[in-house]
Amino acid sequence: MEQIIDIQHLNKSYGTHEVLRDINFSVNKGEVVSIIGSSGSGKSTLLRCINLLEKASGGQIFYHGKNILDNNHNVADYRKHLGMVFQQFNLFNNHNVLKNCVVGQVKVLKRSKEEAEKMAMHYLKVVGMDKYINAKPKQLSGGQKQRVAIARALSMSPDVMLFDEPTSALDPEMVGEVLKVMKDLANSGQTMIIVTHEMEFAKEVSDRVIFMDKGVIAEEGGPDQIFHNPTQIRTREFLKRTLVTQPS
Ligand SMILES: Nc1ncnc2c1ncn2[C@@H]1O[C@H](COP(=O)(O)OP(=O)(O)OP(=O)(O)O)[C@@H](O)[C@H]1O
Repeated sequence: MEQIIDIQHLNKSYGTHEVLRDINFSVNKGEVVSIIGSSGSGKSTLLRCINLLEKASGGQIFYHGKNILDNNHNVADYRKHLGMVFQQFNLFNNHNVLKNCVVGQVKVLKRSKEEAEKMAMHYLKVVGMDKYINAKPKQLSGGQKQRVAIARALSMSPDVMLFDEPTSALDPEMVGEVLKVMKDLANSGQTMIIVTHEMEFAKEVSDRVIFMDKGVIAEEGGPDQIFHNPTQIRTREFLKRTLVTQPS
């Protein structure tokens, strides 16, 4: 199996506060890996270290076998291969939906406007937002904005998609439409790393689940292992608090 990302002994501290301690895991091509855990356990920080929005304090992140934390590594080139979806959408409010999905392709990937628009239209259709190309973000619901954000990230032809709690800022009735898009994406073979509080979703779509607790990986395994047979007391306690349906 082709390994895309391999994280070894990753640490992150803010001053004396150790937020991530000795994190080790890898992601293979086509895998969907969900990161779950209580608030403050370090999930978002881990994702932000992977896409270099935060600088790790120690350890290595290998991308296709090359350590991207090595000073000589081309950061911009690495970032091109990652698609990021944030809790707060981060759309350009002054641009319409189509332009939101086009600018990055033209600026970063140097695609022609025509090529970029074709790509954007394809993914806007995939997420069911092709009817809204002229709308500005403020005219859209949260769920619609997040679907545009997903289309924008996909338009960059990423190797890996990173999702940082993509449904946490949504009204409950809009969570489903975003999860559906993500589920279809997972089924299409897209490699994905997802930080989420949606336990039922994580259970359903993930090939592997990483349970974080106080900055360490407390448990890692297939969804059956994590959700149906959580061996560790803290995982069991966490799931009891967060799962609607209790694991058997
Ligand atoms: N920029 C920062 N400066 C200082 N401390 C930070 C910073 N960012 C995060 N932290 C701390 O790091 C810890 C982990 O935060 P992080 O946001 O990664 O947790 P999380 O598991 O994603 O939580 P949540 O589920 O609430 O989003 C927390 O104690 C947080 O206060």
